[in-house]
Amino acid sequence: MVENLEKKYEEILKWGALQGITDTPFPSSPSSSPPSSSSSSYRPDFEQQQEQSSCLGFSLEIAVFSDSEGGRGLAATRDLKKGEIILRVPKGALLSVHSAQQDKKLAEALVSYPSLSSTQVLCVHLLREVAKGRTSAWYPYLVHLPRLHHTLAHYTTSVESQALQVEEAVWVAEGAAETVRQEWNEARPLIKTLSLGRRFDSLRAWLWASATVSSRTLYVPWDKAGTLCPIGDYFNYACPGVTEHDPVNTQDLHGKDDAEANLEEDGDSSCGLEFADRLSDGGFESERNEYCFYAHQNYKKGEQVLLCYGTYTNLELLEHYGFLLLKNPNDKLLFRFSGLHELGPLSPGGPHNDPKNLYINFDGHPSFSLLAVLRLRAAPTTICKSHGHLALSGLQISPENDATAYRWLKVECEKLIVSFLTSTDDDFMLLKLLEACTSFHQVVAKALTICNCREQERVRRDSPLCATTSKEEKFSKELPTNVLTEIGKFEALASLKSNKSRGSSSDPLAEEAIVLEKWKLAVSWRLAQKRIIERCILHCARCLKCFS
Ligand SMILES: C[S@@+](CC[C@H](N)C(=O)[O-])C[C@H]1O[C@@H](n2cnc3c(N)ncnc32)[C@H](O)[C@@H]1O
Repeated sequence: MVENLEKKYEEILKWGALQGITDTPFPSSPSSSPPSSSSSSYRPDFEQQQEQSSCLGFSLEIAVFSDSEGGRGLAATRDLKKGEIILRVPKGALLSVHSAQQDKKLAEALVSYPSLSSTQVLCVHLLREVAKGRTSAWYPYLVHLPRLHHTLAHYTTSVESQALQVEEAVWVAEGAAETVRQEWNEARPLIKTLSLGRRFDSLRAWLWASATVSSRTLYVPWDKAGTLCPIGDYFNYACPGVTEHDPVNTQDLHGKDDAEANLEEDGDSSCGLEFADRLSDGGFESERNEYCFYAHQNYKKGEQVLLCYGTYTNLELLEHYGFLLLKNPNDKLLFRFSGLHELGPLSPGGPHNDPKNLYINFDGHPSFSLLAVLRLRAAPTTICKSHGHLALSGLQISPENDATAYRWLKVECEKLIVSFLTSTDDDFMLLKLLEACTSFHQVVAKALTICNCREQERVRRDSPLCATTSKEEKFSKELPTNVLTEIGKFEALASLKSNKSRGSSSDPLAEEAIVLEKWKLAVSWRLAQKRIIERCILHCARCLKCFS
């Protein structure tokens, strides 16, 4: 760990050691090979870690990675083998509804609020511990919790939720914001009873607590809300089934991606990812009374050690964790083509189509159910009766039938992709612009620069956004009206928020930065959706070529 990180986390590492948190093997198991650099002096046991005043160092250390890799996380301090124990957190260190019950005042107050969900109880418990300040048993852990979150519940204005551009996603964002507000209203009487003070009674504080719980809790068998797990919640996310956390290929979102190239060249749609059986990274082990984490793959010393939180689409990641993955094989586009009946009727005895099963996969292929429905609808009724079972088993009814189905899907995707307020190229350009900015002042200045690019050759040479690669050349011409309108709306929102914050304790620049981050995430999300549509068009074209 670099020295300043060591200093910054000194207190929590020491506190962790006192709690019995350790990254050493189970006491009874044959000891793992010690780190080669200090093998003679190394005793990988709890006692030694207490002496060393650090709960980490044997297998893991706190490290800071790039934002796209999750920022702060845990790195391997030695080569780690798939399946080996890498962290143990005793139950006593966990912050959960169990520890809430051990807080006498909170437990007594809770009796009067039996209808609160365990997630609400955990949020109140967290706020109460923060309000206690240094006297909280978790103080060293709490001071290092992130202050800002970008989960969908934070998309509280229509400008922010509409930036997602897909109706279902806008609903999810609006629903998330509404649910948090409702949960806050229900929990307020309890917060008042506990006299946490005005700061902790605000919607802002509740949003923070709720996002902290949503983005950091780990599964426990005894409670639906899960548990906050100090140090264990420093692991960043890895997609299940992706054996290598291969460097994120920004081409995927920012340009023509390798999936498309694969489809064009040889029809391989694996997107360069390797898939494996899902592995369990850990869980609460009742017999040991501790949360245990295992390496889900081999890691080299210095590499980030990741944890699989579950299988999520990008919308779900955004909703619960406030981030998304550029390359997420679990991402999908919900199928929402209204003209499905035009393809043909579905016979009365046909499959029951749960709309949730009708989607286009990350690689652009229609889901099993969607393909079955398309094949059945594309078949004449008589053929459907005699051969419908083939479609229901995932098989082709006939090449002609498949050609009709894929032709229809291709046309619908082509209509869909042009129906968005902004194109993929617009989103790509906007994202590039936003990534180059840390304030709205910069966003506007850079946008103006781009607009004036053609006239002002001097500015053109100086501006990184007007660089000379052929792809960027294409985007440096002019900003489309819809993008300019969006910039205007977000700028107005940011200045409204920062003006509002001037009268309060919050920092106007931080307010702006939050709006900017949420906007970036929304643009990334919608761009990823459009890329799926583009892959689907390519996939259909390739299939049609086979039938011709
Ligand atoms: C359980 S915490 C992980 C540790 C966190 N980075 C920290 O500093 O405390 C989960 C949060 O980390 C971030 N995160 C985790 N995995 C990520 C990833 N693969 N890419 C981007 N952000 C990630 C998200 O903000 C998420 O809500």
